[in-house]
Amino acid sequence: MIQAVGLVKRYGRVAAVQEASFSARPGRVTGFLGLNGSGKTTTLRMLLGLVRPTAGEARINNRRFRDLSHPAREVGAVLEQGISHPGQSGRAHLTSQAILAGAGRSRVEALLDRVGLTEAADRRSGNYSLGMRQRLAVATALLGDPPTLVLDEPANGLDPEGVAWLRQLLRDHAGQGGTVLISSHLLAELAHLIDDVVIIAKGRVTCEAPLADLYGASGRLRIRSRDQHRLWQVFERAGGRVTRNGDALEVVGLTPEHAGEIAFHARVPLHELTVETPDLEQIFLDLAAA
Ligand SMILES: Nc1ncnc2c1ncn2[C@@H]1O[C@H](COP(=O)(O)OP(=O)(O)OP(=O)(O)O)[C@@H](O)[C@H]1O
Repeated sequence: MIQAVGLVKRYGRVAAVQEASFSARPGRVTGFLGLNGSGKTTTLRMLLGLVRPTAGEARINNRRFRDLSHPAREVGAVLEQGISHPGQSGRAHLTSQAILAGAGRSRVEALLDRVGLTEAADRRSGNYSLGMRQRLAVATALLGDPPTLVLDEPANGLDPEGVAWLRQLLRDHAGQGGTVLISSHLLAELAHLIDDVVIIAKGRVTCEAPLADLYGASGRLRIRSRDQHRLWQVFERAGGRVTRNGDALEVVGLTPEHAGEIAFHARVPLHELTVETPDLEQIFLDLAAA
Protein backbone atom coordinates (compact mmCIF):
# COMPACT_ATOMS: atom_id res chain seq x y z
CA MET A 1 0.00 0.00 0.00
CA ILE A 2 1.29 3.43 -0.98
CA GLN A 3 -0.20 6.59 0.47
CA ALA A 4 0.52 10.22 -0.27
CA VAL A 5 -1.03 12.46 2.34
CA GLY A 6 -1.11 16.17 1.58
CA LEU A 7 2.30 16.10 -0.09
CA VAL A 8 3.77 19.49 -0.89
CA LYS A 9 7.13 20.27 -2.50
CA ARG A 10 8.30 23.78 -3.21
CA TYR A 11 11.57 24.67 -4.91
CA GLY A 12 11.92 28.37 -4.13
CA ARG A 13 8.97 29.89 -5.91
CA VAL A 14 8.18 26.77 -7.92
CA ALA A 15 5.37 24.74 -6.37
CA ALA A 16 6.26 21.34 -7.91
CA VAL A 17 3.66 19.41 -5.88
CA GLN A 18 0.71 20.94 -4.06
CA GLU A 19 -1.29 19.03 -1.44
CA ALA A 20 -1.18 15.77 -3.35
CA SER A 21 -3.12 12.95 -1.67
CA PHE A 22 -3.78 9.56 -3.20
CA SER A 23 -3.19 5.88 -2.62
CA ALA A 24 -2.13 2.84 -4.61
CA ARG A 25 -3.66 -0.35 -3.28
CA PRO A 26 -2.42 -3.94 -3.08
CA GLY A 27 -3.56 -6.21 -5.89
CA ARG A 28 -3.91 -3.27 -8.28
CA VAL A 29 -1.74 -1.57 -10.87
CA THR A 30 -2.14 2.17 -10.42
CA GLY A 31 -1.21 4.57 -13.22
CA PHE A 32 0.22 7.92 -12.09
CA LEU A 33 -0.42 10.19 -15.03
CA GLY A 34 0.43 13.76 -15.86
CA LEU A 35 1.84 15.92 -18.59
CA ASN A 36 5.55 16.80 -18.59
CA GLY A 37 6.46 18.92 -15.59
CA SER A 38 3.24 18.14 -13.68
CA GLY A 39 5.12 16.82 -10.62
CA LYS A 40 5.18 13.05 -11.16
CA THR A 41 8.88 12.45 -10.62
CA THR A 42 9.02 14.78 -7.62
CA THR A 43 6.10 12.91 -6.03
CA LEU A 44 7.64 9.49 -6.67
CA ARG A 45 10.95 10.69 -5.25
CA MET A 46 9.16 11.87 -2.10
CA LEU A 47 7.53 8.43 -1.78
CA LEU A 48 10.98 6.86 -1.97
CA GLY A 49 12.61 9.16 0.55
CA LEU A 50 14.84 10.80 -2.09
CA VAL A 51 13.23 14.23 -1.82
CA ARG A 52 12.11 15.70 1.49
CA PRO A 53 8.53 17.01 1.35
CA THR A 54 7.94 20.66 2.23
CA ALA A 55 4.78 19.40 3.93
CA GLY A 56 2.72 16.23 4.12
CA GLU A 57 3.78 12.64 4.33
CA ALA A 58 4.47 9.71 2.02
CA ARG A 59 3.90 6.22 3.39
CA ILE A 60 4.71 2.75 2.17
CA ASN A 61 2.90 0.04 4.10
CA ASN A 62 1.98 2.69 6.64
CA ARG A 63 5.54 3.79 7.28
CA ARG A 64 7.74 6.52 5.90
CA PHE A 65 10.47 5.22 3.62
CA ARG A 66 13.21 6.10 6.07
CA ASP A 67 11.46 4.06 8.79
CA LEU A 68 11.41 0.86 6.71
CA SER A 69 13.72 -1.73 8.24
CA HIS A 70 14.56 -3.49 4.93
CA PRO A 71 13.75 -1.00 2.15
CA ALA A 72 14.89 -3.29 -0.71
CA ARG A 73 12.60 -6.03 0.57
CA GLU A 74 9.62 -3.70 0.86
CA VAL A 75 9.79 -1.48 -2.21
CA GLY A 76 11.52 -1.71 -5.58
CA ALA A 77 11.94 1.34 -7.78
CA VAL A 78 12.68 2.07 -11.42
CA LEU A 79 13.45 5.75 -11.37
CA GLU A 80 15.68 6.62 -14.25
CA GLN A 81 17.76 5.06 -16.94
CA GLY A 82 21.48 4.68 -16.72
CA ILE A 83 21.57 3.26 -13.22
CA SER A 84 24.34 0.87 -14.16
CA HIS A 85 27.92 1.73 -15.00
CA PRO A 86 28.13 1.61 -18.82
CA GLY A 87 31.28 -0.51 -18.75
CA GLN A 88 29.68 -3.09 -16.48
CA SER A 89 27.76 -6.05 -17.88
CA GLY A 90 24.11 -6.52 -16.99
CA ARG A 91 25.01 -9.56 -14.90
CA ALA A 92 27.80 -7.73 -13.03
CA HIS A 93 25.50 -4.81 -12.28
CA LEU A 94 22.75 -7.05 -10.97
CA THR A 95 25.21 -9.10 -8.91
CA SER A 96 26.61 -6.01 -7.18
CA GLN A 97 23.10 -4.69 -6.51
CA ALA A 98 22.07 -8.12 -5.19
CA ILE A 99 24.62 -7.76 -2.40
CA LEU A 100 23.01 -4.47 -1.33
CA ALA A 101 19.55 -6.03 -1.47
CA GLY A 102 20.63 -9.14 0.43
CA ALA A 103 19.78 -11.40 -2.53
CA GLY A 104 21.76 -14.44 -3.69
CA ARG A 105 23.38 -15.33 -7.02
CA SER A 106 20.56 -17.68 -7.99
CA ARG A 107 18.13 -14.76 -7.74
CA VAL A 108 20.33 -12.80 -10.18
CA GLU A 109 20.09 -15.59 -12.76
CA ALA A 110 16.36 -16.04 -12.22
CA LEU A 111 15.77 -12.31 -12.71
CA LEU A 112 17.94 -12.09 -15.84
CA ASP A 113 15.73 -14.83 -17.23
CA ARG A 114 12.51 -13.16 -16.04
CA VAL A 115 13.34 -9.88 -17.79
CA GLY A 116 14.65 -11.62 -20.91
CA LEU A 117 18.29 -10.55 -20.57
CA THR A 118 20.01 -13.92 -20.10
CA GLU A 119 21.57 -13.89 -23.57
CA ALA A 120 22.75 -10.30 -23.27
CA ALA A 121 23.82 -10.65 -19.63
CA ASP A 122 27.56 -10.49 -20.33
CA ARG A 123 27.47 -7.57 -22.72
CA ARG A 124 28.41 -4.07 -21.56
CA SER A 125 25.21 -2.41 -20.35
CA GLY A 126 26.44 0.80 -22.05
CA ASN A 127 25.68 -0.93 -25.36
CA TYR A 128 22.16 -1.93 -24.30
CA SER A 129 19.18 -0.41 -26.10
CA LEU A 130 16.88 1.84 -24.06
CA GLY A 131 14.43 -1.06 -23.77
CA MET A 132 17.15 -3.40 -22.47
CA ARG A 133 18.23 -0.82 -19.91
CA GLN A 134 14.61 -0.61 -18.75
CA ARG A 135 14.54 -4.39 -18.37
CA LEU A 136 17.75 -4.28 -16.33
CA ALA A 137 16.27 -1.54 -14.15
CA VAL A 138 13.15 -3.65 -13.57
CA ALA A 139 15.31 -6.66 -12.64
CA THR A 140 17.22 -4.45 -10.17
CA ALA A 141 13.96 -3.27 -8.61
CA LEU A 142 12.82 -6.87 -8.14
CA LEU A 143 16.03 -8.09 -6.44
CA GLY A 144 14.70 -7.92 -2.88
CA ASP A 145 11.36 -9.48 -3.96
CA PRO A 146 9.48 -6.42 -2.70
CA PRO A 147 5.66 -6.40 -2.60
CA THR A 148 5.59 -2.74 -3.65
CA LEU A 149 6.89 -1.45 -6.98
CA VAL A 150 7.30 2.18 -8.04
CA LEU A 151 8.18 2.74 -11.70
CA ASP A 152 8.80 6.14 -13.30
CA GLU A 153 7.98 6.02 -17.03
CA PRO A 154 9.11 2.37 -17.41
CA ALA A 155 7.37 1.95 -20.78
CA ASN A 156 9.64 4.64 -22.25
CA GLY A 157 11.78 3.07 -24.95
CA LEU A 158 10.03 -0.30 -24.89
CA ASP A 159 8.86 -1.76 -28.19
CA PRO A 160 5.38 -3.39 -28.36
CA GLU A 161 6.82 -6.74 -27.29
CA GLY A 162 8.52 -5.03 -24.35
CA VAL A 163 5.27 -3.33 -23.34
CA ALA A 164 3.45 -6.68 -23.49
CA TRP A 165 6.19 -8.21 -21.32
CA LEU A 166 5.97 -5.35 -18.79
CA ARG A 167 2.19 -5.65 -18.71
CA GLN A 168 2.39 -9.35 -17.86
CA LEU A 169 5.06 -8.78 -15.24
CA LEU A 170 3.06 -6.05 -13.49
CA ARG A 171 -0.20 -8.02 -13.77
CA ASP A 172 1.49 -11.06 -12.19
CA HIS A 173 2.92 -8.88 -9.44
CA ALA A 174 -0.47 -7.35 -8.63
CA GLY A 175 -2.11 -10.78 -9.01
CA GLN A 176 0.07 -12.03 -6.16
CA GLY A 177 -1.17 -9.17 -3.97
CA GLY A 178 1.60 -6.68 -4.79
CA THR A 179 1.14 -2.93 -5.12
CA VAL A 180 2.29 -1.26 -8.34
CA LEU A 181 2.52 2.48 -9.01
CA ILE A 182 3.63 3.35 -12.53
CA SER A 183 3.96 6.81 -14.05
CA SER A 184 3.58 8.04 -17.60
CA HIS A 185 2.74 11.20 -19.52
CA LEU A 186 0.67 9.14 -21.98
CA LEU A 187 -2.55 7.48 -20.94
CA ALA A 188 -2.62 5.44 -24.14
CA GLU A 189 0.69 3.86 -23.12
CA LEU A 190 -0.81 2.62 -19.86
CA ALA A 191 -4.46 2.04 -20.81
CA HIS A 192 -4.00 -1.74 -21.13
CA LEU A 193 -1.75 -1.97 -18.12
CA ILE A 194 -3.53 -0.33 -15.24
CA ASP A 195 -6.55 -0.83 -12.99
CA ASP A 196 -6.66 2.57 -11.30
CA VAL A 197 -5.73 6.08 -12.38
CA VAL A 198 -4.31 9.02 -10.46
CA ILE A 199 -3.95 12.16 -12.57
CA ILE A 200 -1.72 15.03 -11.51
CA ALA A 201 -1.94 18.45 -13.14
CA LYS A 202 0.32 21.35 -12.17
CA GLY A 203 1.21 19.58 -8.93
CA ARG A 204 -2.38 18.83 -7.90
CA VAL A 205 -4.24 15.51 -8.04
CA THR A 206 -7.26 16.11 -10.27
CA CYS A 207 -8.59 12.57 -10.51
CA GLU A 208 -8.29 9.33 -8.56
CA ALA A 209 -10.52 6.56 -9.88
CA PRO A 210 -10.68 3.07 -11.33
CA LEU A 211 -9.86 3.25 -15.04
CA ALA A 212 -13.29 1.73 -15.79
CA ASP A 213 -14.95 4.81 -14.21
CA LEU A 214 -13.06 7.04 -16.62
CA TYR A 215 -14.55 5.08 -19.50
CA GLY A 216 -17.97 5.01 -17.86
CA ALA A 217 -18.01 8.71 -17.06
CA SER A 218 -18.45 9.60 -20.67
CA GLY A 219 -20.40 6.55 -21.91
CA ARG A 220 -22.63 7.82 -24.70
CA LEU A 221 -25.27 6.01 -26.72
CA ARG A 222 -26.00 6.72 -30.37
CA ILE A 223 -29.56 5.82 -31.31
CA ARG A 224 -31.55 5.95 -34.53
CA SER A 225 -35.19 5.01 -34.97
CA ARG A 226 -38.30 5.89 -36.99
CA ASP A 227 -39.70 8.10 -34.22
CA GLN A 228 -36.86 10.15 -32.76
CA HIS A 229 -39.24 12.65 -31.17
CA ARG A 230 -41.02 9.99 -29.09
CA LEU A 231 -37.73 8.42 -28.05
CA TRP A 232 -36.33 11.79 -27.01
CA GLN A 233 -39.30 12.21 -24.65
CA VAL A 234 -39.14 8.76 -23.07
CA PHE A 235 -35.35 8.84 -22.65
CA GLU A 236 -35.52 12.21 -20.91
CA ARG A 237 -38.35 10.99 -18.71
CA ALA A 238 -36.09 8.09 -17.66
CA GLY A 239 -33.29 10.50 -16.67
CA GLY A 240 -31.21 10.46 -19.87
CA ARG A 241 -29.68 13.63 -21.33
CA VAL A 242 -30.47 13.74 -25.02
CA THR A 243 -28.95 15.73 -27.87
CA ARG A 244 -29.29 15.43 -31.63
CA ASN A 245 -26.40 14.55 -33.92
CA GLY A 246 -27.50 14.49 -37.56
CA ASP A 247 -30.21 11.86 -37.89
CA ALA A 248 -29.22 10.19 -34.59
CA LEU A 249 -29.91 10.91 -30.94
CA GLU A 250 -27.02 10.95 -28.50
CA VAL A 251 -27.93 9.87 -24.99
CA VAL A 252 -25.87 10.17 -21.82
CA GLY A 253 -26.90 8.71 -18.46
CA LEU A 254 -28.64 5.51 -19.64
CA THR A 255 -27.17 2.05 -20.12
CA PRO A 256 -27.73 0.40 -23.52
CA GLU A 257 -29.89 -2.25 -21.81
CA HIS A 258 -32.08 0.40 -20.20
CA ALA A 259 -32.37 2.44 -23.42
CA GLY A 260 -33.31 -0.67 -25.41
CA GLU A 261 -36.03 -1.61 -22.94
CA ILE A 262 -37.41 1.93 -22.84
CA ALA A 263 -37.68 1.94 -26.64
CA PHE A 264 -39.35 -1.49 -26.56
CA HIS A 265 -41.99 -0.32 -24.06
CA ALA A 266 -42.57 2.83 -26.11
CA ARG A 267 -43.07 0.53 -29.15
CA VAL A 268 -40.46 2.36 -31.18
CA PRO A 269 -38.31 -0.07 -33.23
CA LEU A 270 -34.63 0.82 -33.16
CA HIS A 271 -32.56 1.08 -36.31
CA GLU A 272 -29.31 1.58 -34.41
CA LEU A 273 -28.12 1.41 -30.80
CA THR A 274 -24.38 1.94 -30.48
CA VAL A 275 -22.22 2.50 -27.41
CA GLU A 276 -19.70 5.11 -28.43
CA THR A 277 -16.22 4.40 -27.11
CA PRO A 278 -14.96 7.50 -25.36
CA ASP A 279 -11.75 9.09 -26.52
CA LEU A 280 -9.74 8.16 -23.44
CA GLU A 281 -6.78 10.30 -24.43
CA GLN A 282 -9.05 13.34 -24.66
CA ILE A 283 -10.53 12.64 -21.21
CA PHE A 284 -6.99 12.40 -19.84
CA LEU A 285 -5.90 15.61 -21.55
CA ASP A 286 -8.92 17.46 -20.12
CA LEU A 287 -8.13 16.21 -16.60
CA ALA A 288 -4.38 16.70 -16.98
CA ALA A 289 -4.73 20.25 -18.17
CA ALA A 290 -7.09 21.22 -15.33
N1 LIG B 1 15.37 20.15 -8.18
C1 LIG B 1 14.49 21.02 -8.69
N2 LIG B 1 14.70 22.35 -8.57
C2 LIG B 1 13.80 23.24 -9.07
N3 LIG B 1 12.66 22.91 -9.71
C3 LIG B 1 12.40 21.59 -9.85
C4 LIG B 1 13.29 20.58 -9.36
N4 LIG B 1 12.77 19.36 -9.65
C5 LIG B 1 11.61 19.60 -10.32
N5 LIG B 1 11.38 20.93 -10.43
C6 LIG B 1 10.21 21.56 -11.07
O1 LIG B 1 9.04 21.00 -10.51
C7 LIG B 1 8.05 20.80 -11.51
C8 LIG B 1 7.66 19.33 -11.56
O2 LIG B 1 8.75 18.56 -12.06
P1 LIG B 1 8.73 16.96 -12.16
O3 LIG B 1 10.06 16.54 -12.70
O4 LIG B 1 8.30 16.38 -10.86
O5 LIG B 1 7.59 16.72 -13.24
P2 LIG B 1 7.26 15.42 -14.08
O6 LIG B 1 5.77 15.32 -14.10
O7 LIG B 1 7.99 14.25 -13.57
O8 LIG B 1 7.76 15.81 -15.53
P3 LIG B 1 8.47 14.92 -16.67
O9 LIG B 1 7.39 14.02 -17.21
O10 LIG B 1 8.91 15.96 -17.65
O11 LIG B 1 9.59 14.18 -16.02
C9 LIG B 1 8.65 21.32 -12.80
O12 LIG B 1 8.23 22.65 -12.98
C10 LIG B 1 10.13 21.25 -12.56
O13 LIG B 1 10.81 22.22 -13.32
